[in-house]
Amino acid sequence: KKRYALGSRWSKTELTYRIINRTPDLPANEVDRIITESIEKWADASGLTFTLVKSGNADILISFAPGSHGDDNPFDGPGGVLAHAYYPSSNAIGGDAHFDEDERYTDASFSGTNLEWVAVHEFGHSLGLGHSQIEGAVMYPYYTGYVPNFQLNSDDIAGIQAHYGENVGE
Ligand SMILES: CC(C)C[C@H](CC(=O)NO)C(=O)N[C@H]1Cc2cn(c3ccccc23)CCCCCCNC1=O
Ligand SMILES: [Ca+2]
Ligand SMILES: [Zn+2]
Repeated sequence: KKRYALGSRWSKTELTYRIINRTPDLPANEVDRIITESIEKWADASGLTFTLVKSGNADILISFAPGSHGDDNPFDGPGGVLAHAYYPSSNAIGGDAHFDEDERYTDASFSGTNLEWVAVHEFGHSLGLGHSQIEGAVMYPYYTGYVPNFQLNSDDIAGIQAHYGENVGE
């Protein structure tokens, strides 16, 4: 099956992200922890570093909204499309991740929509990864449900390293 796909890439390895608003489905500190842990999964597999910023501009702007939400891709209500994100680019929306607020986001639960899985998938796009046809890959285009202690698939890791190299550590 076709492995990872590549879109555009950032021309820098130090990226910033900002949480614009949070789903009310989970406590705010949980949302923040999940988002940070999700983005750090990509950092662990590559040489990328991420800094959370509380205000102003950032490379990756993260927001939750239902239906029409200011871009050309309105969400579709509960179910269906869960979220989308934009490949790196110099324009404002590049790298941004939008989550459909009509989903019921959960953590460590087999019910609802696992926020961590969706977030890791969307941040893959924010970093320039397309979809993979490998079922176990987080970049697979279909949400297959909560996976306890899930880790990036080797295909996801190969994809991010094709763009940014390995995590050479300190
Ligand atoms: C991978 C995920 C985190 C992000 C992707 C979108 C995406 O690639 N964002 O970057 C997603 O939402 N995929 C849909 C694809 C999809 C499945 N169905 C659909 C019915 C209508 C519209 C889309 C779908 C059948 C019914 C199940 C609906 C609930 C689950 N939805 C999905 O799996
Ligand atoms: Ca939806
Ligand atoms: Zn996707």
